[in-house]
Amino acid sequence: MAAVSSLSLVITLFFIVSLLIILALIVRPRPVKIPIKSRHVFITGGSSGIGLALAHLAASEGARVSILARSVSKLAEAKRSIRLATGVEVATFSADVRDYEAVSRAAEESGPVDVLIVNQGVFIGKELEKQSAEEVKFMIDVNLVGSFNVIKAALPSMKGRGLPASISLVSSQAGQAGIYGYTAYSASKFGLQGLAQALQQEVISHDIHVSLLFPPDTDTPGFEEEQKKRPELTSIIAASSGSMKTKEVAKICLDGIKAGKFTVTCHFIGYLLSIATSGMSPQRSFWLAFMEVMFGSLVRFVGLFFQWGWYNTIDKWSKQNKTSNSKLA
Ligand SMILES: NC(=O)C1=CN([C@@H]2O[C@H](COP(=O)(O)OP(=O)(O)OC[C@H]3O[C@@H](n4cnc5c(N)ncnc54)[C@H](OP(=O)(O)O)[C@@H]3O)[C@@H](O)[C@H]2O)C=CC1
Ligand SMILES: CCCCCCCCCCCCCCCC(=O)[C@@H](N)CO
Repeated sequence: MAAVSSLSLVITLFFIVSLLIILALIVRPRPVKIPIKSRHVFITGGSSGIGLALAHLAASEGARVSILARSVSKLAEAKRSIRLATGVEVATFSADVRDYEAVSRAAEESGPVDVLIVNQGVFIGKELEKQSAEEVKFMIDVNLVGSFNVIKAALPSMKGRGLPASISLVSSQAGQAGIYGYTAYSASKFGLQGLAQALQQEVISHDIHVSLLFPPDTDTPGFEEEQKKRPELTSIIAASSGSMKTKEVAKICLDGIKAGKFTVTCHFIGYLLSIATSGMSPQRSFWLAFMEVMFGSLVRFVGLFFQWGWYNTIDKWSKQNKTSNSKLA
């Protein structure tokens, strides 16, 4: 009996070690580190929220920082706050990411970019039926098409920088799972996944490394505005992964970028969600690849429980609303 169980232990260990070795040999692209100090970090949407916190951090770590957004006054205020906190003068560029010419001019003026953080984003949570066609187009244009514009404008300057360069995109957990009230927002963020996966293959030979960042609800000025208006069901479902502080999210994002991770998650639920949605995304870490291979189906099982909870809530809500509507009638 003892011989059988020690044999099965040896076989299991052999299996695990072989799998780890195979994964360490095959994971691509290979692991990379992205240095930040003394390099040019260009952040879109750098005048508020997560982008502003990223700009503060990058400046305090000795990077040359440029930020781009539309409002000149918010840019000036951001510049002032970063100067006060770190002593660093950041360069500011006022442009709308929907305007390719304007973004190109800004990229050219700012000089060659080492770390591009595409972070601008707009979000108006609403059921599609209540959402105007303009609002849908607005979110797709700023979040998705705008990201193309920014990347196309900066990319030529990012090649041959001597050290590894990075293109990082701030998505959202709503870019990994479709969430009630976020048809257009989720679509714009899911689009970034395709953009990032394809782009990584195109730029790897130029030593440029793509990161996709997936924050949960984060207490930014943009989020405060959003929260006043978004459907209650959106808030309830989003609460499945809690909310985080802007500084905390920015720190995790910058660390993920420096570590050259393709997928950057912010906490444990986010980590589970990344396993559940790993699909065909590149994976540089043999250890994370191991977790995906070993626990993929178990995490899918857990994900189905989340869906069960969400649909139960939606069901309850629609029943409640039907009764209150019929009372009104
Ligand atoms: N806060 C949250 O809960 C979460 C946010 N995210 C994502 O993180 C990113 C940052 O969000 P957050 O910090 O909350 O947002 P904020 O609303 O606080 O800041 C948004 C920034 O983007 C800029 N911006 C907006 N539209 C444009 C545009 N058309 N052209 C150029 N710049 C623009 C804004 O400046 P200006 O208006 O002056 O142009 C501002 O600097 C977004 O991509 C968002 O989708 C992801 C998950 C959760
Ligand atoms: C095993 C699987 C675990 C699954 C858990 C899934 C939890 C998903 C919650 C999604 C939250 C969406 C937050 C959107 C934040 C955002 O982008 C807006 N605030 C706009 O700024």
